[in-house]
Amino acid sequence: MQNTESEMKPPAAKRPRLDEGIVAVGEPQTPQAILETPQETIPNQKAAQQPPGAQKSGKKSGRAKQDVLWHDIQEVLGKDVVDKVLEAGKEFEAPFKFKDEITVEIKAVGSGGEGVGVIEAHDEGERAPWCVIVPFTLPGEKVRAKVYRNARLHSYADLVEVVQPNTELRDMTRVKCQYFGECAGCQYQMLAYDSQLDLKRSVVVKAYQNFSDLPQSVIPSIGSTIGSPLQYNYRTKITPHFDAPPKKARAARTAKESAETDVNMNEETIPDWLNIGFNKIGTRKVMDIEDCPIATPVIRNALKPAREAIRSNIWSYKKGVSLLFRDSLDRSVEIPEKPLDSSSLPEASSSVDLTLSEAFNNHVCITDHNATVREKVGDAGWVFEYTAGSFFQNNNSVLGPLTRYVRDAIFAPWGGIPSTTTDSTTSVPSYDLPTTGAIAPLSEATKPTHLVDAYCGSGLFSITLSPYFDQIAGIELSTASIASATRNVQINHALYPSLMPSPTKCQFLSGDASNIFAVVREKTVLVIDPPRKGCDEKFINQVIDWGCQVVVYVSCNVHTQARDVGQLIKGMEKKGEGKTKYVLESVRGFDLFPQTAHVESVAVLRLVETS
Ligand SMILES: C[S@@+](CC[C@H](N)C(=O)[O-])C[C@H]1O[C@@H](n2cnc3c(N)ncnc32)[C@H](O)[C@@H]1O
Repeated sequence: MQNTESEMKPPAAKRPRLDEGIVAVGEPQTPQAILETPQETIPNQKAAQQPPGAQKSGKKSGRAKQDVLWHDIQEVLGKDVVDKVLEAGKEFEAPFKFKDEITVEIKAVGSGGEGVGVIEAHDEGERAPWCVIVPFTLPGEKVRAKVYRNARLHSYADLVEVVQPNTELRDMTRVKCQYFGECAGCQYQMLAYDSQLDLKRSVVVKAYQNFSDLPQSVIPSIGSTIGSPLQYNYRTKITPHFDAPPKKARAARTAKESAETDVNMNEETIPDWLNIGFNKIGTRKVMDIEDCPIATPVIRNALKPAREAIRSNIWSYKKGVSLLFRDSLDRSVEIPEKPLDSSSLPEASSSVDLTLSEAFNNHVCITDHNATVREKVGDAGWVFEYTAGSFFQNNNSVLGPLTRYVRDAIFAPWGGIPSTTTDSTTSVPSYDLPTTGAIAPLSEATKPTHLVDAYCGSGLFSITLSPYFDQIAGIELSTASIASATRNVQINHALYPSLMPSPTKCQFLSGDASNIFAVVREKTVLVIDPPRKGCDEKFINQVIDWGCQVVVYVSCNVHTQARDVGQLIKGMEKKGEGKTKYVLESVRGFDLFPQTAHVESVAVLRLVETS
């Protein structure tokens, strides 16, 4: 049976899956990821990285996911086998048709978190080996799955039953969410946390192997993934959504019903089409979700009344809506504009500050995109305010370790942070610092003094790293975030005058990241934290021309990071003409999204003289 992808698609109106055969693979399906659809592609650095003759999906994000999945497929089937199938032109000869129920053995977990199973070649080699992508499955498991789409050398299938579980890895008593296995948000709740971190490390390893275009000799051994202090109740932002009433339901309402503004609904009268929640895995169909255990308690508590309010008002919605729930500290107490005196830190005991201290411990849920959110970060308690609808990292519990790691990685070759620093959070790190051996201890005189924070958002890295630099320049496209960053410097100066004695040392500029390079280059560290699509070529070329001392690249998409890091290293090698080059000192995953397949990655590049 030879089914092409198009033959298998049910009519568009009934199509149960996304259009391009690239559903839910290679992409972290956090609630955020579902709604904030990434638009990146990973350009072809080597011909082999693209599925040869790949079908044009017409969607950049789809191609990026396909690129990543294609590597997983090649790894599981073996490159020789894949090449043979391609040579024979059999890569579309799917052994299944739509809704076939099959049994398959899972060989690996792909970079998107789904199990990659293999149907071995049969009919004496007439039929090529074939991969089957099944979410919520683990290596070594035998599963029954229902095929819903065929693509090049692989099919997508829904999990029906785990026939033979991998009992070393799978333990369903770990699952804390009633929607796990259907909701697209989490992939890994059945795993021990250490196993989740191991899987994420292997995603980072593969990303550098497959997308950096660098020889293995220059890729450092990838450190273990640094875990999140909170593994549930950590998500400070969720964006559930719902569709407006369908035309048919609207038309069926009586005149009396239409005249009523409020609708009283109980469990029996809620219509089938009214679902408020997240997408069902691999579909655009909204699931009704009453609770999300990875969200913070204040968000979880806010969900129920918000859902009730929507139900009672549902007929007023003409379009679907994406809701916003943000965890914020109570802002009813203003932070003073200027430092009061040396004992006026929030932890101090004057009556005014006690109130502020209380506000700093009181969490509220913000649902207005234009409202201001307040968060405290790390042991130092840096305070950040930002507009609810703009970017801020979504796991507060890991921001202290993340920003400390960046700091310690920058200063490791000098034996640690500057001794003059008045930062009280210099605890011994719980991670190993770079171990490539490529970096000899450096002299004090060469210690960096300037920081450039590209894609700075509301100033997370600029402000948390400010005690260690003389001058800091941040740049960011969003004017709202730049206004927040500027205010955040003032706030932290007022709260922590000894940590942030001179607010003028931080300057923020609204604009494209490529416009930052007018500042001093020597003794400068560049932090890059771009969106999922990574940096554009113009930016990369300017970093190479500029050639600063250290580059720390933080990314929520390790695949585009690996591509950009490869370009930086190769570009600098060319420009340095054998005299200077960037050494990739360390790469390490950070777990900002426990229970999901998503991994944040931090890469450190250092400029070294080669002669
Ligand atoms: C992943 S966020 C990082 C923000 C910040 N570093 C943080 O951790 O909070 C990426 C930021 O890049 C900004 N951005 C996107 N494209 C940009 C560009 N071309 N130039 C400057 N900033 C950009 C976005 O507005 C967003 O705030």
